[in-house]
Amino acid sequence: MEHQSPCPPTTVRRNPHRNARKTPSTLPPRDPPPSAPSTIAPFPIDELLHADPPPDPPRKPQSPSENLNVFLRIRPLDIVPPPKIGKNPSTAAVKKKGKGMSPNILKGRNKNVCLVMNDSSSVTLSAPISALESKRAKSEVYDGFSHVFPSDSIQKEVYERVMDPLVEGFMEGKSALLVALGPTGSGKTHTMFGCPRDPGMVPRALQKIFSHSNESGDSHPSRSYYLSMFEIYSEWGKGERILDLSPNGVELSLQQSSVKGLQEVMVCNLTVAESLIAHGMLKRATAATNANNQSSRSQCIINIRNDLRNFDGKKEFLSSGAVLTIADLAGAEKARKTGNQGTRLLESNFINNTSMVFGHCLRSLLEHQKNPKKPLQKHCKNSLLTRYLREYLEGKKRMTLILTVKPGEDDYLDTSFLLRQASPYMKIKYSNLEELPNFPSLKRSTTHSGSEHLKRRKFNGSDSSLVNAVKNDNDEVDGNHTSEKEAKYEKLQQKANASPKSGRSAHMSMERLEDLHTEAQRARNEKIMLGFAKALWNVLKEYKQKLTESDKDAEKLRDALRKEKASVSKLEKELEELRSCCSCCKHPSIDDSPPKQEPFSGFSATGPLMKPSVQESTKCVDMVHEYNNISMEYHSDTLESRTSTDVSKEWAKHGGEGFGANNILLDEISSGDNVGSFSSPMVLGTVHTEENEMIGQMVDSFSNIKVDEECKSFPFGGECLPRQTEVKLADQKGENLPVNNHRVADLEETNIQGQHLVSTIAGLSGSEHSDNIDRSSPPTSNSGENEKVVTCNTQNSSLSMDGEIMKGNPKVSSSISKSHPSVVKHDGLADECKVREPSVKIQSPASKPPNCRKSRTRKLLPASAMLLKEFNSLEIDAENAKENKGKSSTKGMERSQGSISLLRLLNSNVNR
Ligand SMILES: Nc1ncnc2c1ncn2[C@@H]1O[C@H](COP(=O)(O)OP(=O)(O)OP(=O)(O)O)[C@@H](O)[C@H]1O
Repeated sequence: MEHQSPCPPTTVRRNPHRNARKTPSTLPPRDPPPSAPSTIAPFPIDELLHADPPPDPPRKPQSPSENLNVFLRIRPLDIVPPPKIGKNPSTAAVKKKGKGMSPNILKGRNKNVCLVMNDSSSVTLSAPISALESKRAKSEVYDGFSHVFPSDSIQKEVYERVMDPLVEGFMEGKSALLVALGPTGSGKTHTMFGCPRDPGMVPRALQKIFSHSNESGDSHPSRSYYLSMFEIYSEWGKGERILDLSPNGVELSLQQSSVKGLQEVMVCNLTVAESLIAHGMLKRATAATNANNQSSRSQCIINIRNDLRNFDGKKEFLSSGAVLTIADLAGAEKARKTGNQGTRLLESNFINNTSMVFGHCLRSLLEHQKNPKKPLQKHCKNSLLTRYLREYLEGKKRMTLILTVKPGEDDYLDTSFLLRQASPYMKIKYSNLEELPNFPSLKRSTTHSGSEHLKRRKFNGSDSSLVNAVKNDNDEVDGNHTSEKEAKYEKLQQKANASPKSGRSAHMSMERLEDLHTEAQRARNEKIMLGFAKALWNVLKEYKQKLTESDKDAEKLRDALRKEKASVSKLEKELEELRSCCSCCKHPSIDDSPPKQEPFSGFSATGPLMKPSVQESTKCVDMVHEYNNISMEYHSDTLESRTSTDVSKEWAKHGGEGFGANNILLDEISSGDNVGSFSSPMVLGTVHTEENEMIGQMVDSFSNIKVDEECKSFPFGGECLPRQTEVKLADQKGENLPVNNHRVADLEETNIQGQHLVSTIAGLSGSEHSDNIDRSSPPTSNSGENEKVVTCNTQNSSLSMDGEIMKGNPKVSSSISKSHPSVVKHDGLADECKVREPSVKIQSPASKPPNCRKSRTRKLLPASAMLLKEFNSLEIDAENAKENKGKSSTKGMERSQGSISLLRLLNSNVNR
């Protein structure tokens, strides 16, 4: 026997150390009785090492409300240490010590263990001397494990105690989770997967599952299993990642508590399942460290899902949708011990962090169960592993822990840390989970849609998990009612726990819980809908405001439109009034509408005669000119001094039969050559019927005159077309001159002068433009060319018609061409003459006949007025004149009287 150094005084550390616990007074029968805590005695290492393992205690039935199962497995010490990776002194020392030593020697060297199994549920951890700060011995007893597997335990034993119950439950439809937890190199992977010669939990579970299927024969032909496998790792410390370890697996992401896109491979037999597991293990990230030559660098999770595809409708298969999850976590490690650097060190940080978060979740659950008023901390969100295992870590589903430790002195700190951390977990309780096989949600369906599956898993827990679920919902809904509902749930839970575990009472309790859960869901939905309604209300308010603004704008536009309409109507009314006024007055400058073509009814017809168009009048004048074919030539100097009698005589001398005042009147109109030159309605409109008859007689006399020049239209009716006047500018030699606006204006002036000249010819005096007018050329007809040229020489006061040109004087030629013949019917005339459509042509591109006509209209208007004045001023009939002075109050009457006087004068001349 090797020499043993004297052990320091031993202090039994109670487990858990916070709560004083009675030191185990008795050890298993085969174990040597522990020494008293206060006694100083040599540590029975040899006895412990060589002692037979304690007999298995009677297998306790899985109580529905039992605590979390925490198993402890002690790894054998006689393991060849891994090769040296770094220059870690401890590793080098191990290598040095172990070099060339046989396993026995190693075993003997590792007699200095720190962990001794007291019984099947407790161990004693003794601090080695090197780890003691003082020379006082320090021992801690950890009790309460579901089972402690000694170092020489075999896989089968572990499986039967740990895994087999879970598999059976899984086959019955209960989901389960087994998590291996422990420091690096403690045997987690060995326990879970084992080796071909000594398979671990996973292979054995698969064997059990498929052997069960084979044994059951055709009883469950529709049962099928799906296997999925993935790992959570961290590469270069850049966060956590998920990799699908199934063939063709890719990187995945975690959504809520499910891995999105995780491949589930349906396994039909054990061989396929084992090959998948082997493939996944090869794919899993491992690396050699000083602590483990094949250290796992990721958290590996295996899911075996039991799916029942067919349902016969008679028998309920509670195993439907159950998932058996096996998690092999990477062991916490210390850099000092592993010698990790770089990537390995980053991996160590990730591994240690995940282990820490995992422990925090379980601790929070424990504290929450101890004090329900203490909220459940949401540590699960701090790592992918805990997020994925959230339901388990929140106590909603049963889980099982298997702790693996190394008993050597060198592993004291790791072992101590794990036991300190995990031993309290044994107090986590799962209440009444197993009493809910008839839970309605589990019975309802055997298909596995995602939501139903989650729902089923949610209710497939204990009362506490349900209560927690409802509490969480309530916390999210309304914090004010949380405490109240929590109290309800607590009461209900206490009642359920206190009540006999009969199926009926449990069922009733669950119904009440479900009602409460439904109520909470309803409240949550109401809150969501309330928020949605508020948002919708705000949006509608905004729309309403915009709509109101739009209505206001529209109203403004309507008002503006109304105003515009009113103004338009007002303007129209004014325009109508003006039109009516114009129609009453028949002012030629306003009424430019084309003349109504009324059948000629003779001068006796009052209607057409009363309202002839000025154009018609003008044309009529031209036509009368042509009828008479009169060519006149007068000198202005002689015209001034002539009286009416002289004019008559002169007119008679020229043989102007039928040429009288009427002709002068018409000539006045024609000289204007347009509408504005003579206000015929004003003059003729007031002519008495007798006068019209007289005029008719005059025209009858005119009808005897041979028409040698085409007329344009008859002034008082008949068919006529707009006359076109062709204006030619010619020099004294008769050559055409360029015409511009100024020339045209001159022409207009010339026309005015010609107008007055003609008026003077008729024996009227007072023409302001008659001065210096030389009518040297007698009027001649030019019927052959259908053109009448009126030549006016303003400079020498000479005017000639029909192309007579005074030498040395510039002249203006106005030619009226009738290019479109038309037939004019004269009711009062015997002749029927062919006329061409009058056309006005300015023989210059710069000339603009329409504008010229308009301007001429305005310029000729004073001439006509003057002519009327002259008419009225004639004292042909003294009596009439006296009467006019006394009676006439209107210009129309004066004009009428003047016209009568003129006509009488003309008539008298004719009679002569
Ligand atoms: N009970 C055991 N019996 C025999 N060998 C064991 C036992 N437990 C562990 N080993 C051996 O110890 C070594 C390390 O074990 P394992 O790889 O399982 O440790 P681990 O806890 O998984 O380490 P890590 O956390 O680094 O992955 C392996 O070679 C394994 O074969």
